[in-house]
Amino acid sequence: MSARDDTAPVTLHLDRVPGVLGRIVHERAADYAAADAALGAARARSHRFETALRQPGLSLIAEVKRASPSQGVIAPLEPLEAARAYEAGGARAISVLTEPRHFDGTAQALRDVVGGVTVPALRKDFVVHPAMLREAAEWGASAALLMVSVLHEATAEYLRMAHHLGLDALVEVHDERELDIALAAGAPIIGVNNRDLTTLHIDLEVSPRLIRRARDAGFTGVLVAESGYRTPQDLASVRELADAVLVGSSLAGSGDLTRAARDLMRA
Ligand SMILES: O=C(O)c1ccccc1NCC(=O)[C@H](O)[C@H](O)COP(=O)(O)O
Repeated sequence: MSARDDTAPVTLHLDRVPGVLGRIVHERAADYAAADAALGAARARSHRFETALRQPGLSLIAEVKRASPSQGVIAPLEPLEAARAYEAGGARAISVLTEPRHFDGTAQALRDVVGGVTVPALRKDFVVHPAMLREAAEWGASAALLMVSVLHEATAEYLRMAHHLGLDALVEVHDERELDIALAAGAPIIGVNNRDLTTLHIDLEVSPRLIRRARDAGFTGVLVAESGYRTPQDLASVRELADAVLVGSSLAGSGDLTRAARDLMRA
């Protein structure tokens, strides 16, 4: 698959992104305004993240999440210790927030997790510049998050860039229009976020609704239900529909990450 290289970044229309999310992506765009957009040489894709999520049963992507706009401070997690605890609790992948202002994330957190666990790691950030994908690959991530609510029509181009760098991409959507963009972009892994990132309101009906729509449209890729899951009962509506679930706050704030991960995923 061809990828652009050594050219200017694709123009994003971040003024269309409202609310909390709009504020965060403007800050991230400023952080990377002077960054080099060159991707460098193509890297082979291992598909480690995708393969981990395709295992039988509902896979857990457990998130190292120390803080968030909805909760404020969640827990002073040491990232590698947290990731190892999640892995011991059965997590098949680890999501690591690298956004510093609202989520208390760091690049070092991702590097530490990559170096210290055997399961693949996702760079969870607000990707608004190709350099953020290049960094994810350099730091050893297996995958990066791409949000349709931020990238809109540039989603396909960012997906091509992620693949050029050897990364899988979790292409995130929250409504029917965004799902259609993800499907048209040819995303192999689609995440449905129950949280409206402009208002922070959570609706656990969003994931089953959009996952059904994706399957009805003939999508055979990986589907991930994201956000707001606290109990095994919460997972009932996606257990037979989704391939994986992405969980942060309820595990991170539990005090016993291994046990919380095991208890949550118990059928
Ligand atoms: O979590 C937030 O408050 C938030 C606010 C603004 C943008 C993104 C945000 N979270 C990103 C996520 O979607 C979650 O970290 C992830 O899906 C896990 O959700 P949860 O289990 O509810 O922590």
